Amino acid sequence: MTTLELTITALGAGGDGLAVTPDGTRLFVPGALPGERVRVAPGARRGDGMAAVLEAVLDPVPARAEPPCPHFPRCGGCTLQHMALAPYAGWKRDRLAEALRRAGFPDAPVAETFVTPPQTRRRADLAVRRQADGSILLGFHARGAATVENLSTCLVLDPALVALFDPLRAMLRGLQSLRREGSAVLNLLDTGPDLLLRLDGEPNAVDRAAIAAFASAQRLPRIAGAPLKGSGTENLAQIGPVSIAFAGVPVAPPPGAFLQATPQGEAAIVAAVLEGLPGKLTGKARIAELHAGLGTLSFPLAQRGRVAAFEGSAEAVAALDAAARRAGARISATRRDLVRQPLSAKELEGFAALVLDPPFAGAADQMPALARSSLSRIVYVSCNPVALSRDGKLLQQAGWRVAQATPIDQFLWSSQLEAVVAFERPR
Ligand SMILES: C[S@@+](CC[C@H](N)C(=O)[O-])C[C@H]1O[C@@H](n2cnc3c(N)ncnc32)[C@H](O)[C@@H]1O
Repeated sequence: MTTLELTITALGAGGDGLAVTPDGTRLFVPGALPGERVRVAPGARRGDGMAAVLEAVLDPVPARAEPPCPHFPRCGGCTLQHMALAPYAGWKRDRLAEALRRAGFPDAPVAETFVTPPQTRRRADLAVRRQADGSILLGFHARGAATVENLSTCLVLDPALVALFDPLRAMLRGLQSLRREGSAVLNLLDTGPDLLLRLDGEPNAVDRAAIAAFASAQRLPRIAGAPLKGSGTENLAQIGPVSIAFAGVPVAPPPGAFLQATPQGEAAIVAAVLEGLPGKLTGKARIAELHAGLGTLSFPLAQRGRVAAFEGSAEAVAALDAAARRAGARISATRRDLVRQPLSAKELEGFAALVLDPPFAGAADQMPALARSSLSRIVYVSCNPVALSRDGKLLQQAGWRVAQATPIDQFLWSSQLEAVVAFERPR
């Protein structure tokens, strides 16, 4: 194969080094950093250029760091362990500034990136695969390959979850209902790890007994099961209550529920959301909250005003509503599919502020009503800079401006970027 020597000019959105060949082809080079002179072997075509394999870094830059994890770079969980933290955080900040520039806000004030520490991630969706000899692979999907990286350790996950890898593999090996593929969704709650097993077979009585014994031995309050493809969960073992507190209010989450990825990231998001609210809110102020989930933001918001929370998942709304009622929190929780039935500008009248935290696809269907509403503050929590650009553009065209933008790195050493952006409409 022909090799090329090139200089990397930038980092792409996925964290690959970018270079341009003499004939103008864009090359994506995993493991290479901007400014580095590298030798690469061009590989397969991809949509907007060509993938390349890094053969040698001829001239490394000071931003290069020694990757700390033995599973790097095979494991698909991390893509940027070869980059020192300061330039890595700067790159994420630049990406948020660029997303806002594309939305029409070239001068948006963008704060420094909040980077979560290692060993703090409390949520993982691990792939499970049975091999021909019956043994089990458990880990994240390997990068750019159809295999599973069998993890012995993980430097991003909380050690309480890592400690379950070996016993979980041993238990899964004995399950007849794990034929070839499955997944293990782990949520570290205040009450301990909560496990949702997705299996490609139906658990029989022997499997159920083994799962219950595992819950007791590992002190997991609950293990739920679900089909690998399809919906519907059932409790396979429950030996104690499950709960996680938001602003001090305990909520009982359904199996596999969405949680912010790290407690530190959650605290940074909550702080930025509260800072994004109007300064002078009376206790009677009404705050609309879209995509409320279990109430991660609802409970802190309820300390600033009366919250009307909307969420699409029936299980999440039920958990939020029950917790709010028990605690006497000022939250009304309503199930609503905000894609099929966005809130109208009329329904938004009378709210002092609106907070939205949409899924990866963003909030395209909701934005037109927000842009033309009588609201003067919108705080947008984003996990996708592309969707944020698109959605923010509508606000820009309707005369809104960015009051504050905070990049938050909850997925350490990955290319994912979260952000809290406070928009205001000048009066
Ligand atoms: C990024 S999570 C945020 C949850 C919550 N704000 C938190 O911080 O934990 C996005 C939420 O949007 C909800 N969601 C997804 N699609 C939806 C839709 N079409 N209508 C309403 N909610 C939706 C999900 O169920 C999930 O709870």
